[in-house]
Amino acid sequence: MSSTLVVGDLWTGLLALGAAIVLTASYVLADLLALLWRQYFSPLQRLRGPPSPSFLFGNLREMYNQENTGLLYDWDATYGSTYAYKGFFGGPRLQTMDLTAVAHILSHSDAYQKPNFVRDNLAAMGAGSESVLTTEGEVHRRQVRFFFPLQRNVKRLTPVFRDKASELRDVWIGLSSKDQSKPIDVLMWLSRATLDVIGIAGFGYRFNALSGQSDELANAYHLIFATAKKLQLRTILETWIPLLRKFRVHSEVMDKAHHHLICIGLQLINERKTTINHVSARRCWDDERDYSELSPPEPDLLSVLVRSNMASFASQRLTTPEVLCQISTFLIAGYETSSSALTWCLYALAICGRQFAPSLWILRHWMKILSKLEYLDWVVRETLRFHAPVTWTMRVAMEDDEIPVQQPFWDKHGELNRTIKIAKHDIITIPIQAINKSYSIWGQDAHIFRPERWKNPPESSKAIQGLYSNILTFLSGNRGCIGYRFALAEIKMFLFTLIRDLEFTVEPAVIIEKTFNVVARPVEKSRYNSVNKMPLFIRPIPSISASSSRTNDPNET
Ligand code: HEM
Repeated sequence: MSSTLVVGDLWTGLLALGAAIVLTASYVLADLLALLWRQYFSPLQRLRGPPSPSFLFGNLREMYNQENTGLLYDWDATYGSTYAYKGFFGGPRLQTMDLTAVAHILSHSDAYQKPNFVRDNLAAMGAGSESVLTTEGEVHRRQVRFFFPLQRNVKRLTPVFRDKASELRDVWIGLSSKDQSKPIDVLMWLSRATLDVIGIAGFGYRFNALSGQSDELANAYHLIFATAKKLQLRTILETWIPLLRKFRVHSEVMDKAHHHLICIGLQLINERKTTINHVSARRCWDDERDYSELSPPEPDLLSVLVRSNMASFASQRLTTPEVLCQISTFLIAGYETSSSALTWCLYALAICGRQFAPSLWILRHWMKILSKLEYLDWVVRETLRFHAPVTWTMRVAMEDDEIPVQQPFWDKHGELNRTIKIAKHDIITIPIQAINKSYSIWGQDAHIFRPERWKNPPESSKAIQGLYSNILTFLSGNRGCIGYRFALAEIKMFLFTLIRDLEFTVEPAVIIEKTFNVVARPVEKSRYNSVNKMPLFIRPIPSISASSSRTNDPNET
């Protein structure tokens, strides 16, 4: 009797398991078939484009190495500014450097959103799924308001930028005086310094990463970004079958880093809530006293977020997970981008010194004689043009559309097109870096680092409707960079302090390439699988360091 029961149970179990497998397989298969169907009938199939070296990966492997090989400039020369390359399973993806098309896409942010796999990647890197970086539509519009005070209050952060820049300069002077024959990894030190800056500026929190007192979080972040994403079959399947993301195996390092983010975020929220409650309670008892010390007149980002978390109206309230996501987003978006820009700038100047242009000398010379520091401004613009930290971005069409173009283009069937026809679900790549270095916009010297070009930038560059300086580095439209004023002020102050007192050179034999994991980071070509780093030789400049106590503000330009 009992053995019949056991056999019966076994059969029921097997049947249930079989049904679950069949259901999951048909769910997965249905997703896959729908994808293949959409891709096959996409109007992008009509566009010209490069041959695909692999059915599974399409051109993606080449795309990940684009800046090291000059791939996009070759494609631009061969297929024009609008074409389709192949993504996963041979799906056509629109790539356009046409400035009218780019402006159309970026100015219709509800119709062109971040694709799910991009949002998922950003969320997994620590921004979280409820962050201003990863939400869309109404939710994004509600969240983005809380970042507005940050844009207005940059000027008051000057002392924070100046102190950290000086601290970093002193650390480098100390290291170089010990052993001048050993290069210093400027990327690591700049990451630490910009993490410290963002902690103090956004949250009044001291990470002390630069002084090495508590750099566990800095190391964790560094690891998240340094783990350059390799293109794997698993990544492809996760992209198109979201169910599989639930079974993603997390590395111990990533889990630890995310755990750290949550702990520090919660600690920050609770500390600030206590301060706000304390101030409100005392105000109730004593209206006469001045509590400006406890509650600054210009609230920092954390105060704005925490107050919104405590708001009584649901429409103004951010939930605690939402506040946590904004904190980690601010940290992630704010420090690796700036440190990447600064690293590439020092590298560009070191190369200039070694190779062809007297830029570094001119920069110092002008910094001494000009109160307006115009040349420094050109160097920053040129760095952000030449080394955009975010190399490309992606969007997905939420509806069928016809995108207007500046330059009509021929398709595979020999027809001249004046719009790009696009279907719902089609993927679009906006090649930020390639547009910044396009020959047709910047002329024949587009691939040369030449700050002097900003004295009289070409007329064609004015068609780039970027947030800053006719480059696309901070993007544009209402999904453009929220922190660009912050980044500019910080970068200028750091450069001003470092370039004035230190000389940077690079070992001639070392070839630096870029790896991409949202942000472009340097790696030594000869050691491709090693960690990201930028080894530069640093030497103090005695005659100028005597004047290092001057307190000029480069942001007065
Ligand atoms: C050189 C430094 C920086 C560069 C090149 C940069 C670039 C960008 C780009 C290209 C985007 C758009 C990403 C996309 O839609 O695919 C973006 C978004 C964003 N950036 Fe920056 N950024 C920099 C510094 C900062 C700083 C310092 C902060 C904060 C203090 C910041 C905060 C943000 C946020 C919150 C977003 C999301 C905006 C949204 O989706 O509405 N960024 N940034």
